[in-house]
Amino acid sequence: MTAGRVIVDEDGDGLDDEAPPIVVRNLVSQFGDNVIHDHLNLTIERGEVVGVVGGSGTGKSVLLNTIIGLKQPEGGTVEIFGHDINHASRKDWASIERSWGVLFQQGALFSALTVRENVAAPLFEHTRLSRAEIYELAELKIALAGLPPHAGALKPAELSGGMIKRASLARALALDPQLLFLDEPTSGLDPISAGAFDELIKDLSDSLGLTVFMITHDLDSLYTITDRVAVLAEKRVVAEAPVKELEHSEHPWIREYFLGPRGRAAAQSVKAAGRSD
Ligand SMILES: Nc1ncnc2c1ncn2[C@@H]1O[C@H](COP(=O)(O)OP(=O)(O)OP(=O)(O)O)[C@@H](O)[C@H]1O
Repeated sequence: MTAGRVIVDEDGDGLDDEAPPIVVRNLVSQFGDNVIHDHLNLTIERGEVVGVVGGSGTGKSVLLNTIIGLKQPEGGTVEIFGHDINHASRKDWASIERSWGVLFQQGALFSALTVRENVAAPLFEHTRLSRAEIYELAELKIALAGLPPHAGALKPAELSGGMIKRASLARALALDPQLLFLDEPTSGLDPISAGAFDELIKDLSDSLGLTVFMITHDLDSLYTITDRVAVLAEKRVVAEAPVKELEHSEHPWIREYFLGPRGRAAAQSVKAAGRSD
C-alpha cells in the first residue's frame, strides 16, 4: 500500500520516484511498559547523509530496526520511497527490501562463508542472475568497498576489524541500493581506519547518489560526512540540523555533546584539516 498518493514509478523499480526515502510519522515504540519512542518524526530526503545521535539507550537501534521492518511499531507509520512498510503487499515489500543495504554494528557476516560468498548471498536470494554473473558482481562490490582482490577468498575470522566493516559494506551494496543504513560503522576502528571508512562512505554517497542513515557516536564522522544530524532525546527527535548549527543549540544534551571537550576537539580537527565549510 502506498502512503495516500498515486505513486510515480517511471523506472519500474516499484518505488515512488518522488517520495522521500524515509518518512517516519508519529512513531510509538515500546517494550511492555517501556516507551522508547513517543510520537517521533523524521524525514530523510534523497541523497542526504544523516547522522543519528543520542545518549545510550535513547532508541537509535530500535529506530533503525523499526524502519527496516525488524520491529513492528506500536503506533505511527514508516514510509520508504512512498510505501507504508507495515501495510505493503508482498510485491511492494520485495521492492522496498531491494532498495536498501544495511551495515549492522557487528558486521553480521556469515562466519562459515568467504567474503565473496557473503557478498553473493543477497544476489542469490533476490536476483535470477547466473552463478558466474553473481560472483563477477560480488568481486566488483568487494573492490568498490576498497578491499584488495585476495580478500574475496578469506573467511570473516581472517579479516581485521576494518576489513570486516568493508566486507559488510560490500554485502550491503550488493543489490545496488539507493538507501544505506549504517549502525555505528566506525566503532571499534582505530582513528586512521575510521577516517578512511568515513571517506569511503562519503565518496560512495557522492558517486552513487546514496541516501545514508547513519547511527554514530563518532563526532569526527558527524563533522566530516553528514549533511544533517538528527538528535534523539526525550523519546523523540529533538533537533535536526547540520552539525555546525547544532553547536548553537540550547538543548542541554546537545550542548554537552558538541561543546564538551570531545566535541570541540572534533570540530577543531575538521577545521584544521580544511574539511568543513
Ligand atoms: N528486544 C528488546 N526487548 C526489550 N527492550 C529492548 C529491546 N531492544 C531494545 N530494548 C530497550 O530499548 C531501549 C533503546 O535501546 P537501543 O538499543 O535502541 O538504544 P541505543 O540508543 O541504540 O543505545 P546505544 O547507543 O547504547 O547502542 C533500551 O532501553 C533497551 O533496553
